[in-house]
Amino acid sequence: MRRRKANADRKRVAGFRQAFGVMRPYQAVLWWALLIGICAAGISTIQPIFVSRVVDEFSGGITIGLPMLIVCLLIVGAGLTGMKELLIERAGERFAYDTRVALVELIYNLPIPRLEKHDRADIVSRVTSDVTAARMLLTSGIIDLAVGGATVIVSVVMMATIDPLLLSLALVAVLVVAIAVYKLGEKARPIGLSMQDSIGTLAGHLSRAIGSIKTIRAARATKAEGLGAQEQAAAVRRAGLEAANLRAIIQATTGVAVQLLIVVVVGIGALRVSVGAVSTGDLAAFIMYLMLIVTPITMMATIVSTLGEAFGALSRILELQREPIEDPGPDQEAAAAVRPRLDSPALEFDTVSFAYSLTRASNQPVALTLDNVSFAAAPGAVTALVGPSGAGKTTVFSLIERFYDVTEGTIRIHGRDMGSMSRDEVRSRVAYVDQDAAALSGTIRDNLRLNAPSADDETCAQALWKVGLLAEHEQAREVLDRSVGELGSRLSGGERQRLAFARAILSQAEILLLDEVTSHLDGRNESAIQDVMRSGDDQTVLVIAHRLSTIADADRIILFDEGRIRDAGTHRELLGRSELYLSLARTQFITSDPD
Ligand SMILES: Nc1ncnc2c1ncn2[C@@H]1O[C@H](COP(=O)(O)OP(=O)(O)OP(=O)(O)O)[C@@H](O)[C@H]1O
Repeated sequence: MRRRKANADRKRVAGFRQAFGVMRPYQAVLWWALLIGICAAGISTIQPIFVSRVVDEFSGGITIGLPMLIVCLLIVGAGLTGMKELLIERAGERFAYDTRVALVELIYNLPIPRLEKHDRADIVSRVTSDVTAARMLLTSGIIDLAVGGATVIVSVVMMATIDPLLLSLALVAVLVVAIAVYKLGEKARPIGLSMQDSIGTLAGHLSRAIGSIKTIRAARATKAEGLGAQEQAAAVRRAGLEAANLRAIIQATTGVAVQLLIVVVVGIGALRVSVGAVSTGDLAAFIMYLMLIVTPITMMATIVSTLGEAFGALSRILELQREPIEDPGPDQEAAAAVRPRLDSPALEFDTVSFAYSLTRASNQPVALTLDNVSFAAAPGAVTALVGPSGAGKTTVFSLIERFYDVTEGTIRIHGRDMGSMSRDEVRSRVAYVDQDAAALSGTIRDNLRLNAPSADDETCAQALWKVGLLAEHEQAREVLDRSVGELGSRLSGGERQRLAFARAILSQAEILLLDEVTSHLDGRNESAIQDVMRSGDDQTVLVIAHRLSTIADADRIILFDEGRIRDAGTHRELLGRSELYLSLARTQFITSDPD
């Protein structure tokens, strides 16, 4: 029990420390807001003095001076409060903007293995709804609590000067309310966290469903998948209801307590007036001060429950921010100082081993996806990687792109160890068309310019023409302006592949990695792509394909099986000596005639 309390205390302290940490960059504005808020609060605490005087002097006739002063104070107080709100809201907007920008940059630079561990939509909800919730830390919380605290202190002092007895009575009641609110508020943080978590999971479920909607419909799994989403929605609802119940209890408790407090103070205050202990004006001022104390306390009830949500959201944002970004590798200048060796292969794998997961499962050796792989691709040559499904071909490409780092061994580009190059340099020298040939939402032009931002329309049109995406009768501008839909949904599979290929051509990289770029193409388009692959004399091409016609022409074919290289040679050499290659040619390669 004691340990749980200590844990809760530690979490609360950590929560406040984190909150102050994120507010630090906005402290100048927040200090101003606090100062202005305190001035506004000061003005509200002066008003009862004048009201008291007006009430006590009422019998002697009304003078216009004091009421005018009270009205002026009211106007100035309202103006200052407005200014304070504006400053706080502006700081909140800046916080939301800065946090979102930082998170987006982080997400774009997370190492691929870390990114694969997270649910995509959960990451999105951290950038969107969690930031909105955490913004409440600045806008509806800590400054108001501080200003409220200052108001309470001044009001209590003023009440003590009016009637200490009445004050002690009021304070006991206020203290009881404050403790009740605090105790209830303690429950808000875990509820807030579970609510933000449930929203993240629901978003994940939906994005997965929308991404695979055709598969789900075709499998008639709409209902079952819908039920999954409903369960998540129910979890959000449960957490939301818990939060709402808590809010209702806090507000009802404080509401009743405040009413009781006022009734008691007015009752006992009237008694004190009747025995001449205080004047009527003093009682009016006392009640005004009491209201000034009560407002921050009732406000505290709302603040405490919204702060729970905000702390929950903040801890999810900070959890993501603690993720390390992809190591960019050595800086560009140091890397460029190492001269390439012109007599070396364009790309070389030297005894490379790789495992996706480096953790052993129950004393088992680490499962290697690539085991002691060595091969070289000559400059300007076309090298094909073939092998059964799951042999490790795509993994070879992922290592060349440095999505993952090798577990053992070295990869060299023109004789230079890739580890001594920055990731950016590697990616500028290697163009990759992946298996899914992803197209990004936007126009065909946006897709083509992804890694050639300065390419003009004519250059883009040439690339489209080469891959057969621009017919003679078509206007280049119209084709370039065409929207591809989300993830290229308005393009056919073959068009997506050709668009991805055109993008790779435009990058003018020295090494082209083509993973199944011909699988959706008809014979005519396939041979057009092959012509382009062959036409770049300086471009080294590595291609993974299940089409015999794409592979048979390759200068060298490397045969993979279970993460190892089984053989390498030309199509004819392998047909003559490799059982595995022959069986692949008979069963896997897309052709009617293996020879
Ligand atoms: N991101 C990943 N995390 C963990 N394991 C992975 C990952 N990607 C691939 N694997 C595993 O690594 C092995 C090799 O996969 P890879 O995609 O390289 O095979 P492939 O030869 O390209 O297969 P295919 O011809 O079917 O595309 C497979 O067993 C696969 O399950």
